[in-house]
Amino acid sequence: MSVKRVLASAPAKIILFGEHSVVYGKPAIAAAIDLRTYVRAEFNNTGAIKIEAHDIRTPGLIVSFTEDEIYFESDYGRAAEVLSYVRQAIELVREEAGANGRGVTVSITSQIPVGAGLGSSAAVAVATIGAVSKLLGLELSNEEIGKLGHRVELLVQGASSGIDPTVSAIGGFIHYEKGNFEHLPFMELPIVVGYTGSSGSTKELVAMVRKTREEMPDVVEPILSAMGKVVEKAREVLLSDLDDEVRFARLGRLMNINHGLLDALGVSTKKLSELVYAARTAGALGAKITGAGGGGCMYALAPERQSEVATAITIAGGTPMITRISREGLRIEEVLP
Ligand SMILES: Nc1ncnc2c1ncn2[C@@H]1O[C@H](COP(=O)(O)OP(=O)(O)O)[C@@H](O)[C@H]1O
Ligand SMILES: C[C@@](O)(CCOP(=O)(O)O)CC(=O)O
Ligand SMILES: [Mg+2]
Repeated sequence: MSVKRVLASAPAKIILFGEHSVVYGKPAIAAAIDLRTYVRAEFNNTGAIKIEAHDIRTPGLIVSFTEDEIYFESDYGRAAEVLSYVRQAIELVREEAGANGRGVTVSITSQIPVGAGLGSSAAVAVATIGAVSKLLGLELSNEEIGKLGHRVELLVQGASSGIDPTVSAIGGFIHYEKGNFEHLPFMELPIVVGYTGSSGSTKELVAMVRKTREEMPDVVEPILSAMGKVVEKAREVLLSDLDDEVRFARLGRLMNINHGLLDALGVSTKKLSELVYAARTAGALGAKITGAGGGGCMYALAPERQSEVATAITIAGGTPMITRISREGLRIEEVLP
C-alpha cells in the first residue's frame, strides 16, 4: 500500500535509577510516562526535507523594525543544531530505505518539556523514525526503531546509553544494560515529577561527567559502581513480594542514595536539590533527579502524599506533574493512504 501521510507518537520517560552510570555500562531502570511527542510525516513536491518544529524556541533570533517592515535574522548554526535529532532521524531512515529522492515534510508537536530530563530527544527521534519509516514503506519493529533512535542520539550527542530511545519505543518499565533490556512487570508507582523550569543539555552534562572521570578515575569509578549497585538492589526490591509499605520505603532510600551520588558527580543544581528536599520534607519516601540534570526535573515517590508533595514542590518554586507510567511506547496514530 502506498502511503501519503503518517502520524506517529512516542512517550517521555523517567529514569527511576541509574542515569549517567548507564552510559558506562552499568544497569539502569526507566519507565515511559504519559506525555507524548507527535510527528506527522508526508511527502512534498520540492525534493527537500522540511522540518516544522512547533515547540522549539529559535535560538539566536534577531529582529529589526522599521516604520512598516519587520526583518528576521537567525543564527543559522544554532537553529540547525537544535533540529539535529530530527534531521539525523530522517536521514537514517532514508538511508535504511535505500536512496529516495522524494521530499519529506515532518511536523512536530510535543507535550514534553525540552532539556528537562524527560527524554524529549529520544521521543522526538523515535516518533520521527516511526512516522518516516512507515511513510517510506519500511517495516520496522518498535525494538528496531529504538535501536535506530539510539544511533541518532550517538550521532548528535557523541555518547548515549540508548536507554531513553529503547523505553520510548517499547514503553512500560525496563531494566537496561549495555544495549539489552528486560521488561519489568507493569506497576502503578505513586510518583510526582517536579520541574525546575530550567533546562540542561544532555550532550554537555554527559561530556562534563566524562571529563571528571578522565581526570579522576579513582574517585569517579567507585561512584559509578555504587550507582550500578543501587540499581541492582532497586530491581530486587521492585521484583520482590514485600508488601508495598516496606517496598516503597526501601525504594525511597535507594532513590535518596542515587540522588546523593548524582550530586557528587556534579549534575544537580541548587533548584533541583531544593525541590528534592522540599518533597522529602513533605513526606516523600525518596526523591532524586531524573535524566541528565543541570536543570530539568526531579521525581519523588510519595504513596498517600502525592498532593502534599505536589504543593511542596510548588511552594519551592517548581511545577509539579502527577504522571502515570505508560504501557505503550511508539504508536502509529494514523495512516493516510
Ligand atoms: N519537540 C521537539 N522538536 C524538535 N526537537 C526537539 C523536540 N524536543 C526535543 N528536541 C531536541 O532534543 C534536545 C533536548 O535533548 P536533551 O538535551 O537530551 O534533553 P531531554 O532529552 O532531557 O529533553 C533539544 O535541544 C532538541 O534538539
Ligand atoms: C544522562 C543519561 O543517562 C540520560 C539522559 O536523559 P535526558 O536526555 O536528560 O532525558 C544519558 C544516557 O543514558 O544516554
Ligand atoms: Mg535526551
